[in-house]
Amino acid sequence: MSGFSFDQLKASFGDKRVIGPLSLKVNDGEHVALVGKSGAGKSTLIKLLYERLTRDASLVPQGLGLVNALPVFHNVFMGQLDQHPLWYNTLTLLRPFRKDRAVISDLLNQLGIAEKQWSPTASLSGGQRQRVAIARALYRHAPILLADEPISALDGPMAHLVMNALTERFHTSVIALHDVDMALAYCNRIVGIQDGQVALDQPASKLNASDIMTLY
Ligand SMILES: Nc1ncnc2c1ncn2[C@@H]1O[C@H](COP(=O)(O)OP(=O)(O)OP(=O)(O)O)[C@@H](O)[C@H]1O
Repeated sequence: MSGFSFDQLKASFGDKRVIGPLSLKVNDGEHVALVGKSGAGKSTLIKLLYERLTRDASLVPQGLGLVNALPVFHNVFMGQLDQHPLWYNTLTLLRPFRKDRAVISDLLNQLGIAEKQWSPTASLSGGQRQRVAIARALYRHAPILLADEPISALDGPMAHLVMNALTERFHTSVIALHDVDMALAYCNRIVGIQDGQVALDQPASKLNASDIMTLY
């Protein structure tokens, strides 16, 4: 089971309330798109959910959280750092195990960046870096995906490939998306955020793009 329910979600910066208080219940098997204009509070809400779900979540943060000095392989491997003992992680830094190399190579191949496996992450383009963060989340394979604009730097076909991979691999997800058509195509529930509150919460099947545009 990967559903969750939280009450009293709230966040402030200084004396400015930017989220809530709000409640969010996500059922097992739901793919929820968070939509809303810039500054509405989507990223802050994703961070609040991650603080509560911690190890149960695979996170793709908007800032990606990559270690530039390390090769792509090691950035993806970080998705499972907490699942291995220290000696295993230390050895992997020096000489990765064959089984991990094979799994990560498959993921990178699926995302079209197989040839970058041993490249320093700093040398990658924005879209390639975004795919490394996505590979790390896929490799972690936690019960729940939390992703903040995971396709913002990807072209059309790659954006579709990534949304397919994320919604197939994760049973339950919350994904902040500025692309309303992608939200409707890949998610089964749309939650609209406005001024830190839930202003829309409907099954995707009951909405079209113009219904969502009222939030903008
Ligand atoms: N570190 C911070 N310090 C002060 N205010 C912040 C900080 N981070 C976010 N905010 C404010 O909180 C509000 C919500 O920001 P948030 O990043 O959650 O919005 P968003 O909907 O994700 O926007 P975007 O679509 O542009 O990523 C905004 O008004 C923003 O200015």
